[in-house]
Amino acid sequence: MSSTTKFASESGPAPSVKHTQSFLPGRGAAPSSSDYDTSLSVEVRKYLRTYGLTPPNVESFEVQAERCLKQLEQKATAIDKYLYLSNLRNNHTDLFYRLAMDHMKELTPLVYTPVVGEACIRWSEIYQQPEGLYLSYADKGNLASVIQNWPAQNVEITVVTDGSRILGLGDLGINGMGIPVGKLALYTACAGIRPDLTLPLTLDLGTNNEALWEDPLYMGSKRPKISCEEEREFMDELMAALTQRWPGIVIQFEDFKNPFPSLERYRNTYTCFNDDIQGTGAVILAGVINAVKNSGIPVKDQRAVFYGAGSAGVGVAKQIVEWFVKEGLTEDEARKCFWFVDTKGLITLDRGDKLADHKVYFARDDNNGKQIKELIDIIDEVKPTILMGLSTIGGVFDKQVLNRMAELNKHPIIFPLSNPSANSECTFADAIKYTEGRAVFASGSPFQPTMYQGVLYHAGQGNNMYVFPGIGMGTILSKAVIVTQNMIYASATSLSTALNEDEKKKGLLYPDVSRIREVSVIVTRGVIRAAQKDGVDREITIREFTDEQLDEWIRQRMYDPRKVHDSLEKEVKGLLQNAVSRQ
Ligand SMILES: NC(=O)c1ccc[n+]([C@@H]2O[C@H](COP(=O)([O-])OP(=O)(O)OC[C@H]3O[C@@H](n4cnc5c(N)ncnc54)[C@H](O)[C@@H]3O)[C@@H](O)[C@H]2O)c1
Ligand SMILES: O=C(O)C[C@H](O)C(=O)O
Ligand SMILES: [Mg+2]
Repeated sequence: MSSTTKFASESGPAPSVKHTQSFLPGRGAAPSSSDYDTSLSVEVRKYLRTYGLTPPNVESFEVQAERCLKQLEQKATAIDKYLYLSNLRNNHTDLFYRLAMDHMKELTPLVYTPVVGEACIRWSEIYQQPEGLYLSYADKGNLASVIQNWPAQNVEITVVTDGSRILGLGDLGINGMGIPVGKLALYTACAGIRPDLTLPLTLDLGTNNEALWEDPLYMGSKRPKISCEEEREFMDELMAALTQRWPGIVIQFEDFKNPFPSLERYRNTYTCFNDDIQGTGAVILAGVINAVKNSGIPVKDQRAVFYGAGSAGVGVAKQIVEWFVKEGLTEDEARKCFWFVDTKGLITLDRGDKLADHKVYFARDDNNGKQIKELIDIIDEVKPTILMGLSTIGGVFDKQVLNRMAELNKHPIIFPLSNPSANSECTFADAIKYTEGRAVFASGSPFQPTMYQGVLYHAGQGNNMYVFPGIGMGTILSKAVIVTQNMIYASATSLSTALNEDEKKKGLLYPDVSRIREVSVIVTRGVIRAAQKDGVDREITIREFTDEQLDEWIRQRMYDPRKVHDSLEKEVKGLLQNAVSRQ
């Protein structure tokens, strides 16, 4: 029997993935987590026939939140907290998102980086429930039929990983599922994409992490990673199968070890983008725009050393080049403002090794045959104004490096961007201490404020979570056929303008995380406008909107857990009233 027939004939009861549906006419037959909300009125419970299935009191959200926060506080470890929040999201979706929106700063580190890193390392050990779709290399040829098993009728966006480079933690195979799950939770919390319209997707294409082969609990294929050729064929089938089932789907690539080939292959034919190259490029550009403006040093005099020359490093630098060019530099002048470092040292054209394609653009040709290995020597040679870390190597920006940056600059721009926190190239406390409080700082994972000589300093967080929700939402709402480079660039410039007066006064580079929903509206608007300019939008009814009208239109389309409760109450009460008046 072929696997196609097997899947078709195995259609049994739907897996227990919850959806925001209810018993209401026309809204599907399965009860959803919203129907068991302990804040629903007795009338509504009786109508839904959930009366008696929840404790008797009708509670306010405040009481529900107090209980959740108390339960969360009682969890002993970060992973216990992570699991508690995962269960809350799966069983009481609206309550989870309401809580997440109200406590963004406290909960994001538990749902996303850094704790999601530990959750991924231990995914097969802590696994409790299905939260996404897994597609294996063994399913090749039948991907469309496996995709049919996803129980939701519609999907607007998917985050897909093969687990081969999860944060700075390396190849974790299918244990990487925590990343699509976490990113999509942020799509919902930050940009209001409906949770039931998101698809976390993990590809089980083998792993080169041999420790996973030895792990009896590992839940993926225990075989080496497939070849590039095999991966290309698999991805071709996947892209076609996803868009065949959901023609408007936005596909976001995440945490692939070598993501450049897929992005190049599909960016002009599918509605897709790569968050590590493009999202990271955009978010860091936004921070750099603000940092450079604050520094008073003109763009042409900026000199950036990038420690780490992978997808994120190159994505960020290319995005900054685009801005430098818009600021008046030629592309060549802009490119020459960057010095890249990888495991072998400064990247030069005459280093003697074969450079990976993506490194060639920034490779130096002005080194007069000199090759430099150590970061501190490279800093001495280049005298950078900006030091970026996208290397996965925690602590490499040590006292000596930070001291030297502070000697060279009044306000050195120091961005240790590797995730999770343990992989950050330096801590916030060290960056402040070793630059005498003068560092302009943003890290990939959050850091607590630090006290230095009686002054409290606050860390910026340069994480793509500031832009990917808006890129996704803008693409969905404009019904863009493809995600153009101008849409990505617009997400950066929009974010750079999203600081409020208070944040500007404090010299912050990024808005406060607690305002991220508001910020996502601004980013979404920028992305929609760019889609319109590029003519890739299909939602033509909004082309003539003013910015205010567009913002309002976006807000109305954002999933808001409060509205789910209110509209359920209103809808049921309306139906009951109609029934009474008909009698
Ligand atoms: N802040 C954010 O929003 C954000 C976004 C994307 C990626 N990242 C982080 O950036 C890091 C890199 O991601 P990536 O996709 O570019 O990974 P990658 O594997 O493609 O690149 C890593 C780069 O670091 C270099 N490197 C590794 N060890 C080194 C060493 N000892 N000395 C010098 N260079 C070294 C490698 O040569 C490679 O060029 C990860 O930790 C990831 O979490 C952060
Ligand atoms: O996942 C994150 O926190 C950011 C980024 O995409 C990464 O790969 O580190
Ligand atoms: Mg990533």
